[in-house]
Amino acid sequence: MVDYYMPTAASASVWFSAYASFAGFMMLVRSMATELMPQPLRSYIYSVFNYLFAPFFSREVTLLFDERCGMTYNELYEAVEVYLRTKIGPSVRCLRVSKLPRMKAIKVSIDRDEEVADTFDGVKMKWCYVVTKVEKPRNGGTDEKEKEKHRFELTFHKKHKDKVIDYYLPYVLARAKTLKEEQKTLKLFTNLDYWDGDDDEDNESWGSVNLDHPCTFDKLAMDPELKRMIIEDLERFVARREFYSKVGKAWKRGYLLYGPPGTGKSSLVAAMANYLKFNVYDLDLAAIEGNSELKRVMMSTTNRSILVIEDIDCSINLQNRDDDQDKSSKETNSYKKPLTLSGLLNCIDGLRSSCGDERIIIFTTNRKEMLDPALLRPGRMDVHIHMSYCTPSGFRVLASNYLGIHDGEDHRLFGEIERLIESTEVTPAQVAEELMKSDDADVSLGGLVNFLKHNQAERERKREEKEAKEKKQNKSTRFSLLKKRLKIFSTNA
Ligand SMILES: Nc1ncnc2c1ncn2[C@@H]1O[C@H](COP(=O)(O)OP(=O)(O)OP(=O)(O)O)[C@@H](O)[C@H]1O
Ligand SMILES: [Mg+2]
Repeated sequence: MVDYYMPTAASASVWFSAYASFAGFMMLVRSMATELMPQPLRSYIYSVFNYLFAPFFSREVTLLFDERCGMTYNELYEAVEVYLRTKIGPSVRCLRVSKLPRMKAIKVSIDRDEEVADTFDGVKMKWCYVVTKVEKPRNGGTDEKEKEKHRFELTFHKKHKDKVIDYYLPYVLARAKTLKEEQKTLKLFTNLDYWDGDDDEDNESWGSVNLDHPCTFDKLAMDPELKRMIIEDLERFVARREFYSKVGKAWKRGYLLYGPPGTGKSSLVAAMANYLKFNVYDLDLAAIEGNSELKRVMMSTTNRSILVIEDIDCSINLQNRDDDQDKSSKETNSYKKPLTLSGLLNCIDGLRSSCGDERIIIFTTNRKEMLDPALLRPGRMDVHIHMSYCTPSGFRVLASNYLGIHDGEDHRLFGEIERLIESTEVTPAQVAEELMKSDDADVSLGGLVNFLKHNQAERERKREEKEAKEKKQNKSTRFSLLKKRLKIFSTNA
């Protein structure tokens, strides 16, 4: 007869205490012996011990963030990489430093096996960057990247597991997003034929350069109320992802900027791009050969971008839509259809309603009255912004930009300049040009006063000339009428 050993609660506890004492002893041996061993052997022994005994003794848990989840990129891995760059402390001994040709900043990240400490809401954590060799690389391992597996490990006390997963990791994701936005190098894409900037590898329709336009909203000379309204409109737009999907509208917004040359339309586009951190696609319609090319070029723009068509009234001779139809029907046999207004309108509507999110479309024009009503119809351009001549408040902004005379400060010529600005029409560009002539505020403001007086006198002279011309015209009309009447009268007599 065979006696089977049936474990009871008491015997299990005896076995467990025996195992625990043995493991405790081994851990002690490990910590003493390994001090004398070379590093690779020490790492190996550590991993064996950790595998066998750590689960019973360690109060820590480790989360692994692999670079890839199967074939796709792990969003969390990328976020951790960006986030940890801001957490590198003095204990880190080895750092990787790089700078790609198009990037502004130098990228510093931790090297393999380096550790970075972090604290979140009182929870102490330890990050480690680990690189391991892949035994069977994909595609035969020709690519260096395929031969290695990259991962971040996050270790902390077990009892904080929920807090870390529910609060800390979303915080890391959000922080990384903000950091990436801050470090983003904005791009200006253009579709010019003779472009000699960089070609975009992924996009043959557009060439690009870094958008280094320094204009920001606080540097813009325009009505403060209008400026506030534009900023609020942009903020509302980017925050309304759910709203747009709820009402079934594409997440796009159209702006029409109109006003005389030099009032800051292009500067406003740059300020919007810098504010939102959106790339700019500057579409030159003159370089587009037909409706289908326009469609292709427009569709190859990316999300979170601004598409600009400058001087829409004169960049191309867009006929009205009836003409378009005539022309298109006449040219159906030709192999390319010309660019037409209806083609442009279709593309804009297509871009607005098709896939792609967070897109802004901006038209600029000096002569809004010359635009086809179809371009102005409600729903096509959501906001119409009038960029006007310089105002006294606009002048204050320019004085601060160019001469460093900030809000609250004054100059003896300010009063006179403001009166002159109110009674004449000068653009912010003209004022800026005068203010740039000297670093000495007395000299440049004095020059501006002369310029404004001259401008005012010119304006007065033109007004008088016009009045005199009108008077003369009225006189000759009255005289010819009188002559006509006299003729009738003498014939009747
Ligand atoms: N509102 C403004 N605020 C600050 N600077 C301005 C403003 N308007 C014009 N400027 C200055 O004048 C220059 C030309 O302005 P900008 O190109 O933005 O005008 P625009 O309205 O686009 O002119 P155009 O109709 O000729 O394209 C800018 O580089 C800037 O220095
Ligand atoms: Mg412009």
